[in-house]
Amino acid sequence: MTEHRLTPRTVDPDGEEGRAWATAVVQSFHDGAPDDDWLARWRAQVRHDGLRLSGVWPERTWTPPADAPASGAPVAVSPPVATYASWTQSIDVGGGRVLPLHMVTDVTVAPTHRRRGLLRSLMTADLADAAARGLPLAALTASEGSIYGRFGFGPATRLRRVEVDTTRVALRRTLPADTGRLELVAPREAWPAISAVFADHLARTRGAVDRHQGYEPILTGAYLPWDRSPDRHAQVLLHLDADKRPDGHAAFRWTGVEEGRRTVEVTDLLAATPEVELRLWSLLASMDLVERLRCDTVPVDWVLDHALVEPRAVRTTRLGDHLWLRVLDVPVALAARPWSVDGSVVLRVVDPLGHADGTWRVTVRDGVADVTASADDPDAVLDADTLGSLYLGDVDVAVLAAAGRLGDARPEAVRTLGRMADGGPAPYCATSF
Ligand SMILES: CC(=O)SCCNC(=O)CCNC(=O)[C@H](O)C(C)(C)COP(=O)(O)OP(=O)(O)OC[C@H]1O[C@@H](n2cnc3c(N)ncnc32)[C@H](O)[C@@H]1OP(=O)(O)O
Repeated sequence: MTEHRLTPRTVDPDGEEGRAWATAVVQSFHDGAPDDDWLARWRAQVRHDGLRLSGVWPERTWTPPADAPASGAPVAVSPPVATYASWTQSIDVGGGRVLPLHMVTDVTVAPTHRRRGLLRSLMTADLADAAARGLPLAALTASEGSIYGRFGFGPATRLRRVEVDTTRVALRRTLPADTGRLELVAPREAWPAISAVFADHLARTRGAVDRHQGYEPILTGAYLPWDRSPDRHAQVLLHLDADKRPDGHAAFRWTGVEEGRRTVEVTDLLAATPEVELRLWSLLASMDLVERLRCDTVPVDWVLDHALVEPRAVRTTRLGDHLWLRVLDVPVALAARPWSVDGSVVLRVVDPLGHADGTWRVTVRDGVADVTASADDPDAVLDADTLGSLYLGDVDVAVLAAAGRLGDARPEAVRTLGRMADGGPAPYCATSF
């Protein structure tokens, strides 16, 4: 680290340092300074999810008063010049297998201190700590795509933003009679149902990541973060199965007339089955006085695309990377994910931070991989970020090879790895952090 004199320290969210830390984060993302209500919510979330906050403060350029505390903390807390937070959640890596996941967020460096190695220093120490604690995978969402590959993170899932023209929504096939029912519920009472639907989604969706506590106030309309007020337009639609258990939900809000269309934003929609998902979308599309549905969290492989008489009723307005993954423990991570067919390949992973570095033989029998260090010549050579992109199967092995991301891998080795590693629908992560 070039700024080696600046030592990161752990930040207590409840103190004045915590306030300064949070202020630095929101201002880095060009949001206004936090008020007391915002801070109280943020502190509750930090405690609930167990976030570890790191901050770097500049060296003093002034002489503190004689009665200043001897702790080394600044007397009046100025904003840190760097912030960094991490905590542990879980991720479904496919086949119903869930692994602990090291989550990284709130990475900021003040404009006065950029490009002096502060991010590198914080990230290197934090990933080493996560690896030492036995966490096999790390994740983040990236503000810019060119920053995190050098730290071994690769884009691993994508999300779509869509607009649905409700005037053209008709299903090709009439759905069978509903043995359950759809119900509009008060958003403030919907959290237990939304949580139950999400828990089921997490257990069966490759790429799904557990959610932080901040989801509750947003989806129940208690708090709109960008407005810093209750959401007067929040609504929740539930689907209950024949036993009256929630098996699908849609959280949505009226956003007004946008581009001449009366628009509803679907903030979250998850369902246990494609049929329930279609029921939820159909009901939303049939609402009076609504011409357009908007949603930012639609999967790449989406049932509605193929269920409509007029598929062009759906327009994708953005398709982009979402979850970035970094493998910290190759044998644990690769053995946990499902594999499509039997086979054996030797992968040389190049990882300047060391965690995934090595030559690994991956041998699959009956869908389960045995992963061991190997002295054999590698079939493919890949960087750690490429392993992150390959991990959940969002991109075909052959496409990565064509892009030169597997070194000089022979076509037969690429085919073998592709047969072993590819398969299933695109992974889907509907969690933002
Ligand atoms: C997970 C998240 O929280 S995503 C949010 C990230 N934060 C933001 O976007 C807020 C605004 N930006 C910032 O605060 C800062 O510019 C940061 C955090 C992105 C970078 O912090 P810095 O301390 O300047 O980065 P640092 O000097 O450690 O650079 C580390 C490496 O990343 C590279 N890098 C840093 N920022 C960028 C960038 N925006 N684009 C491309 N490369 C970058 C550097 O060139 C350096 O490369 P090298 O070590 O391989 O030579």
